[in-house]
Amino acid sequence: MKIEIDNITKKIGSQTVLDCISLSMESPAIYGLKGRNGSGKTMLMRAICGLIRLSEGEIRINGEILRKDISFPRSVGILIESPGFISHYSAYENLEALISIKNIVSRERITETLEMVGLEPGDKKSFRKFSLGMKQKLGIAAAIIEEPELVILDEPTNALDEQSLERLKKILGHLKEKGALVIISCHDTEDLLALSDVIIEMQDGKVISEWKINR
Ligand SMILES: Nc1ncnc2c1ncn2[C@@H]1O[C@H](COP(=O)(O)OP(=O)(O)OP(=O)(O)O)[C@@H](O)[C@H]1O
Repeated sequence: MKIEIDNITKKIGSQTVLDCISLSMESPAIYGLKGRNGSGKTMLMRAICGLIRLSEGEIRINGEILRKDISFPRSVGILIESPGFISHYSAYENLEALISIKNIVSRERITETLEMVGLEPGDKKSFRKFSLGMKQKLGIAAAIIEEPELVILDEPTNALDEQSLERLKKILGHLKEKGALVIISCHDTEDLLALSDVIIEMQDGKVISEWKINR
């Protein structure tokens, strides 16, 4: 999987929220987006998902131009803001409903994924009664259950405790082993450094630096 971001700009009104960004990302790797609130991390993720119309430039995914050759990346799992779930369904039932759309993974994968993120597969509690942390875990589970080639997680560590953070580290490592390209953002620099292979730093809609983490 290769993502080529070619000179993209996104203007909203008079504000330039993405400013001439060019980047190349290749799997398997975990890219961490660093930057203050409002620096453009979420907007860049939305752009890579094909969710916004660019003012200038283009994004190619495996050579295919987004919003031209393809509407969305062909194999992608996304967690951006709070995803919609069915409020009277349990975690298991929500994932069951989700995977029934494409029907490309088995039910065993539901149990496996719930255990990976730290949710109890047999828990009957409905989504509306979930704590923030539980909602976040289910959001991560939904993004990874089908083992997509591209995984985009915006602030996945929000509302997660230390143990869940360790779990997330394992999950991302596992996705990478399977050959995925993972893009995450995180307001906590220490956590971001612990989770990523490459850091991309943003400021005022621009990429100001990019560096590899040596482990
Ligand atoms: N729908 C919108 N209309 C106008 N401005 C917007 C809209 N969405 C985002 N912006 C602006 O675009 C800029 C980039 O926002 P973005 O959400 O990408 O930042 P971020 O780095 O992800 O920050 P955060 O960590 O707060 O999510 C901000 O200045 C924001 O105010």
